Amino acid sequence: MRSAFGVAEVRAAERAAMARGPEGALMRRAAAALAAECARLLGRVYGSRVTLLVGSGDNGGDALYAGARLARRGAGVTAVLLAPDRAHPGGLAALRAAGGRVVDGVDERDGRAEDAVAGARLVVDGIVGIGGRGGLRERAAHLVAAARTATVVAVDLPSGVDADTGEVRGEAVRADVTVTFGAYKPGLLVDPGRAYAGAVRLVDIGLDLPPERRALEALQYADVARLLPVPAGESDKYRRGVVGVVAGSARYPGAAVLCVAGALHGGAGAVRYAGPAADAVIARFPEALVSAGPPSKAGRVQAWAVGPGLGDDEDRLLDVLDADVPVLIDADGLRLADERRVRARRAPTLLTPHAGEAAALLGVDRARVESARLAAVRELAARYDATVLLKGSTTLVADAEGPVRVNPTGTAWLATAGSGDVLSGLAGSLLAAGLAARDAGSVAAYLHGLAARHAADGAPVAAQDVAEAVPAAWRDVRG
Ligand SMILES: NC(=O)C1=CN([C@@H]2O[C@H](COP(=O)(O)OP(=O)(O)OC[C@H]3O[C@@H](n4cnc5c(N)ncnc54)[C@H](OP(=O)(O)O)[C@@H]3O)[C@@H](O)[C@H]2O)[C@@H](O)CC1
Ligand SMILES: Nc1ncnc2c1ncn2[C@@H]1O[C@H](COP(=O)(O)OP(=O)(O)O)[C@@H](O)[C@H]1O
Ligand SMILES: [K+]
Repeated sequence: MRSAFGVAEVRAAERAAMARGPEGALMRRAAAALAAECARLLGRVYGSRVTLLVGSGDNGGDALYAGARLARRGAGVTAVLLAPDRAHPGGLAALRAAGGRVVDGVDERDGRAEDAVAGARLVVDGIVGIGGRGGLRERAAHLVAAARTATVVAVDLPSGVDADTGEVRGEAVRADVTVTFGAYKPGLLVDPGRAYAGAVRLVDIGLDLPPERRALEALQYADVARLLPVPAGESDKYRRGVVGVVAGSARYPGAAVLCVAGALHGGAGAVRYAGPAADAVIARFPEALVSAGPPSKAGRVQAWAVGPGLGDDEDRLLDVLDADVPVLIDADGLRLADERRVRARRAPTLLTPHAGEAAALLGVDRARVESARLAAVRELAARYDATVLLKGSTTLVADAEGPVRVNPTGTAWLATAGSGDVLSGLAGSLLAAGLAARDAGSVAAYLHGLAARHAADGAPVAAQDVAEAVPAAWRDVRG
């Protein structure tokens, strides 16, 4: 499991580590690792031009000490100070002693700061780290824009990205690589921040972060492998779980087919379909058990997936919500489901909105959800007292409390009509196989993302291709 920690936890761990170790040890370790990453990116350090953008805090201190190390190895290092009278004194002295040059970044008269950035092969963003508030200030944004061809390395996190949430209010640094210290910060794993961070390298600087204090977690292969429902010798189709699918309508039979396609690959032993697209489902999947009547008359299931392409069929939704088994609600089902009705359920409920649906449920606009995904998913989970999977560029899964899960496997190829229907079936199937709502949602998102990568392999995919590649994703994880 990969964990990310909020700023308050990192600060507390920093204080504890500082009390244990010698003065300045943490910054020395951070700067050494930063310099090593810069050297790796440069290839040849001697003679290369490196420019440091240096703010008023310790983030700038890291950049200055790393710059001193590179200068000692023969790089031409220039520090551009964005707060000249507040730059880290020790770091500044170290850089000067190593032969580095220092330029006033606030002085706009001679263009020296712009030239230093434009002429660099590597630009180090030490403007702000976890102490930053809001987007880049005007002068910093202007200088960052001057780095057109350089490789950009962010210190701890890209300046302008909110460390706790991944929100970007205004301008932010777009890094090729981020060297982060002690722990991942949520803002490095959640969009939009994640997209600004580039490749993230975590450096151990000796912070002790208790796992139970994590704000965010991402499943890795081994975690998913442990959660996958694999049949044992004594299994039969009923013991493996039966998933019921309530999706599609006369107008949207395809949603039913895609949802069943996902459900057939999620580990349940059988898939029941109940609704008006029964003919379309059986024509494509003879293994599905279909009926055209109400869900409650379709036979026993261990979990329901309801909503894709459902239209306005509120009766079928209510029928499913009455069942005392886990229920996944997606798409049209989300629009029709009453908040109090969901809160009153005793069995687990998993809601799977995309940003537009989440925005409608919260009564805000879509851009707001996309810019503050963590806040949105947490708020929905609390309001509905349910597990919520928020789809999109970084899919998040939240319970009413506890750390939020972020899916690491997503790919933009998934942005294709109907792929969400496949995800619903897949997650419903995992629910029926006995996974907790949080695990079912996050394992489904993980497999779905991997499946899309298999299916796409550099070319556009259709939702059906994603469903067909789910077995390859299972094999990846289990292998
Ligand atoms: N934690 C650890 O274990 C370790 C931490 N380490 C490092 O320390 C970093 C944290 O350092 P920090 O606390 O000094 O804060 P930091 O991010 O440098 O800047 C704060 C200053 O910036 C300013 N400012 C605010 N917003 C701004 C904006 N938008 N644009 C411009 N300026 C803005 C604000 O001053 P203001 O101008 O508002 O008065 C404030 O004083 C951390 O990220 C890591 O790199 C490592 O050395 C090793 C171990
Ligand atoms: N930019 C993106 N990056 C990664 N995954 C994405 C992106 N855009 C959409 N997705 C994924 O694609 C799927 C789309 O689902 P949804 O929006 O419900 O579409 P539909 O209703 O057409 O099936 C979700 O799993 C979502 O997480
Ligand atoms: K930074």
